[in-house]
Amino acid sequence: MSAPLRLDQASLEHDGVAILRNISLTIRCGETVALVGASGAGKSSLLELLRQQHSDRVAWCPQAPGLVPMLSLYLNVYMGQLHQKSLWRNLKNLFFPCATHWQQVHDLARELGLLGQDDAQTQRQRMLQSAERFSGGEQQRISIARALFQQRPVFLGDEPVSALDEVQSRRVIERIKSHHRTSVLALHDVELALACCDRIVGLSDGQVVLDRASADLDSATLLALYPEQPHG
Ligand SMILES: Nc1ncnc2c1ncn2[C@@H]1O[C@H](COP(=O)(O)OP(=O)(O)OP(=O)(O)O)[C@@H](O)[C@H]1O
Repeated sequence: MSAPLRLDQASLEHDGVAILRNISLTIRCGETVALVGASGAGKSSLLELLRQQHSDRVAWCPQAPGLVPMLSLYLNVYMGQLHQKSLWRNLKNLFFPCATHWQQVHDLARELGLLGQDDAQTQRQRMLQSAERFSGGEQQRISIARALFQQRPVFLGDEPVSALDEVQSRRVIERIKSHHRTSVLALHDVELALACCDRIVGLSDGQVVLDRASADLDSATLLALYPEQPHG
């Protein structure tokens, strides 16, 4: 991607209610940007705006994996390119996987730790295993593989590693960065955001209230975006 992703005084509303107001934001090529802020602050909505305005340039990884439970790992990842292929190619691929796509999906699945260190036959079985038989964290990684398989310039992830432990989260974000020079990731873990992203955009009540390089921030500053909730 050479052109930046830009939002210029953009707003979003649902059912007549303003969710985001007058957002101006530029995502430059080569940046990994974290969106942080309390639940309901508007992180998913900001990603939605970026998707709406730049739909042909973004690979999308939603908050809920959205897999088809009875379909295999392979087919769930292949779906990332469904819209780029003819109906005939897609139908054929259901029963006779294309060797090139199979290898591409296999490589992504291996990179994301979905195939383990097993022999080729066991790895093949994992590729053909239905999505519902994978753990929650594995299903989230299948969803990431599907977004990577879209092969679009910018990766947009809505809490893409929320079901993973800290070590795995860092590894997976590094894998995302190795495929995409430019990413925007909604993250609820501020330490992870500081460690893995160059720039942090903080949201509160549908507005951008912070936009700085990670190197100039600390976790205490970011945690101030998360007001204490009253108990009971
Ligand atoms: N489809 C919708 N219809 C009505 N209101 C919505 C819709 N989607 C989001 N909202 C509202 O917009 C606000 C921002 O929601 P959003 O999902 O963007 O927040 P978020 O920061 O991503 O939260 P979380 O961390 O919990 O995912 C919330 O008040 C939410 O209730």
